[in-house]
Amino acid sequence: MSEQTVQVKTTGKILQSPCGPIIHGLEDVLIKSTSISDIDGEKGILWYRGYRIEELARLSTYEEVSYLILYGRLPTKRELEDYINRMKKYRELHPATVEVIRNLAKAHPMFALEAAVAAEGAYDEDNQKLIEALSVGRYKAEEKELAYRIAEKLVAKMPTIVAYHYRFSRGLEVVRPRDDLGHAANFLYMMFGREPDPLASRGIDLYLILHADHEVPASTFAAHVVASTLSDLYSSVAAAIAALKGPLHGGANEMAVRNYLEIGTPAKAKEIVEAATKPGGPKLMGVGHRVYKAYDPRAKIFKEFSRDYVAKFGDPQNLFAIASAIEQEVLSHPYFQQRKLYPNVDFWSGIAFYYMGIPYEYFTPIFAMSRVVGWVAHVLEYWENNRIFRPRACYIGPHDLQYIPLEQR
Ligand SMILES: CC(=O)SCCNC(=O)CCNC(=O)[C@H](O)C(C)(C)COP(=O)(O)OP(=O)(O)OC[C@H]1O[C@@H](n2cnc3c(N)ncnc32)[C@H](O)[C@@H]1OP(=O)(O)O
Ligand SMILES: O=C([O-])CC(=O)C(=O)O
Repeated sequence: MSEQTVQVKTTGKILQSPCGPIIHGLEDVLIKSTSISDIDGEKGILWYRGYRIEELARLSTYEEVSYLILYGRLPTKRELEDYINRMKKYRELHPATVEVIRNLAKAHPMFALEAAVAAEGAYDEDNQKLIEALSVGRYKAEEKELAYRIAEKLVAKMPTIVAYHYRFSRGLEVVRPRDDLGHAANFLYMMFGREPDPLASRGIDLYLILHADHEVPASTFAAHVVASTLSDLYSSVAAAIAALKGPLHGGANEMAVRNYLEIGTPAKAKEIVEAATKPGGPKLMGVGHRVYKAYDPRAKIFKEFSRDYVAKFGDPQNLFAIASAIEQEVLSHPYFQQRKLYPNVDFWSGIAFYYMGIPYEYFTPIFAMSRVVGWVAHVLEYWENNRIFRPRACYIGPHDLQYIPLEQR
């Protein structure tokens, strides 16, 4: 067997072990080549398929951006129309999935989303065909066509799952998807049963654009790990949802707004920020990033939107004012400056949602509604050159212990 020495350039934390250095949290470890998204963490720049996020946020829609991420280029007018029409056809859920969501009405919606995606996969005939093919190692043109159709279905169905959960959790009847509304507007319509305010629809659309992909964070990596075993796309997405839920990742958007609500006044910002700098103190949610050592470009864009939103609809709970005061403290505090910790995308994202009447438990599910396209695009990219993920751990326990029968212990 040939041995190769691989050097990993990391500025991250290394743990020493008897077997050699451990790159804690896989910081800077490359898992594949990608042409989906790129991040310049030092300068705070994000590209999807070569386009700057600012450009897409200003000029595009989630429908167009999700097509771009999935298919690698911007669609023609005709391609976009066909894509949108297919998505509208796929919005409905299998009746068994609706029952799963109903049964989890009292659970946090991220649990329901995870279970509903798995359920939808169990009932999708295309998925069964793909599973059969993958089980004999076949992934050719026909299977790729199935995989892309499943990817589109996943993107189309996520808002229906989230909105249905909201309706069931409030004891309301579901509102069926409406074909004449776009992805973002239809989502708000299914949540609240009325045509949304155009600024609210724009806010959801903008948020969906900004969250569509981000290279390989924990959730996308989780999707790769599952997909690398040749498990199916729905299961890979369910795993990604599970990873996104944590407060160190997508769950931070919910936690950030809950903190602002708890704080209640901008006057407490200094105290809260100071507490986060103490050893063992609570981390400030929505601050810091593994890759960005500069202001997160998505946070900048959504901050502007939140400012516009509260300018129109007010800031009765002081959420924008509190976040602004915290941001000011963070940016001027040596603790955060030395560690290059800046507000991330989760810092501002929940404020406008909260004022749209969306309960904070639904913030992370909306993140998942957007990121699903990144997850599936990455899995499809990885399947072009699949190899099972199987790292190693350095065993530091004892060996060859003598088994003592139960009655002698
Ligand atoms: C969509 C997203 O997933 S964006 C991220 C959302 N998550 C959050 O907002 C949660 C808060 N932030 C964090 O927990 C972290 O910054 C993460 C998880 C985002 C990144 O974690 P890592 O890259 O592992 O950074 P790490 O935890 O090593 O932090 C480096 C240093 O900054 C400190 N630090 C990092 N984030 C924060 C924070 N939010 N508040 C206070 N201190 C922080 C750490 O304590 C550590 O200090 P030390 O060097 O003195 O030990
Ligand atoms: O890249 C990360 O680690 C987390 C993040 O910002 C995202 O997934 O959008």
